[in-house]
Amino acid sequence: MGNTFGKLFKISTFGESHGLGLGVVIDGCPAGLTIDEDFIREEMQRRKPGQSKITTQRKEEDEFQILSGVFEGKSTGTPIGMVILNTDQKSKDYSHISDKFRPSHADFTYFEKFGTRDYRGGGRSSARETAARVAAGSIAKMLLKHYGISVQAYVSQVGDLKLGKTYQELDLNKTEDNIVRCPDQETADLMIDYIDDVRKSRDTVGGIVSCVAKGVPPGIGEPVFDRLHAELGKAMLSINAVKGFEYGSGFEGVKMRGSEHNDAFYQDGDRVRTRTNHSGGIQGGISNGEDIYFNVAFKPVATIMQDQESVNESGETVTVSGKGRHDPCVVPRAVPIVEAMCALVLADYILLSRTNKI
Ligand SMILES: Cc1cc2nc3c(=O)[nH]c(=O)nc-3n(C[C@H](O)[C@H](O)[C@H](O)COP(=O)(O)O)c2cc1C
Ligand SMILES: C=C(O[C@@H]1CC(C(=O)O)=C[C@@H](OP(=O)(O)O)[C@H]1O)C(=O)O
Repeated sequence: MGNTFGKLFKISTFGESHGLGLGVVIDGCPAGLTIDEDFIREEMQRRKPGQSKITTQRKEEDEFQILSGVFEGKSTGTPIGMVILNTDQKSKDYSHISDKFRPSHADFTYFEKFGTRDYRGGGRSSARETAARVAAGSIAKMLLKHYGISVQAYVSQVGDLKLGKTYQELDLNKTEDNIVRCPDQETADLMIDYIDDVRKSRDTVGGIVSCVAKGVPPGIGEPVFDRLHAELGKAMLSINAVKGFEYGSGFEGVKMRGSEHNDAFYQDGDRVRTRTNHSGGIQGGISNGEDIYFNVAFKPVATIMQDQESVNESGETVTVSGKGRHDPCVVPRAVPIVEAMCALVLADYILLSRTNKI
């Protein structure tokens, strides 16, 4: 039913935004991996709601519990179960839309599909579910660290305010220095004011999260249908509010000639490398050893504090206005989610690649 992701390093998430809690079962994590709970906690803090003036004001600490699969600080090879309890639901904020559909949220489509829905906080369609992904993604990151692979994302655009620098021109260690998670402080300040102004005008705005994975060895990917970039695309498009995915030269690449776009090969010691990296580190669905980089576009948040035309479950015309606590822009909190989904794909594909050759 679409709640499981991955082939060998496989996750299943469960839970709703206003239920008792949510969680994840990771099946396929190899035994012997040191599980650093402080690191999981840090990752959860980066995603949690209520973290700054430019996010939803719902206050969740997102404390997690590991129920299984870890003994004396190491994975045992058995399913790792993790839960996060909900503590600050305000379901009253949703009573007025219990039978009405918020434009561009998932109320109508969930109702059409299941014939019923947990309208409180959007139920399972809420981005609260991504807490479970970040918990799992932090364990995937620990596995990747073992293989010398890092994943770093950052905010590169809010509305029409673009960062205008490539990841090579930035110090990605500065991403956590500000609340919008843009590693360029000057642009970050503009983005924060932009989001705050939009919030004050009872509206929302979209943005772009860029991500780079370094240290991925050549040879990772499962063509033809499970090409590495196809799986990354699926992972990113499975995140709430995502509207677009591009990797390498992406949509801009169409403007170039082959003569400019081709990444010339050269031998660098014992490695084959490329002079440029328009391929985004992937050719034929398989990593070539260069950095893997991509952009993820997020739409403006659907729930706005303004009157909107809609219908109810009986098909009557109604007016809907958002209530309660919502993100004016999702990208600051989407950064750890993008990283988590990228780490899950890479952890899965690293394990899969070990079945490719004798
Ligand atoms: C980090 C994050 C926070 C979000 N916060 C909100 C929110 O506060 N209110 C809202 O209406 N949508 C929010 N969304 C988006 C909805 O979850 C999403 O639009 C909804 O599930 C419908 O799915 P779709 O937009 O992918 O079609 C958020 C998304 C992300 C990634
Ligand atoms: C709770 C989280 O974000 C929520 C995501 C969300 C949505 O519609 O996606 C709507 C809001 O839910 P609520 O009205 O219950 O506060 C956000 O606060 C979270 O990310 O943990």
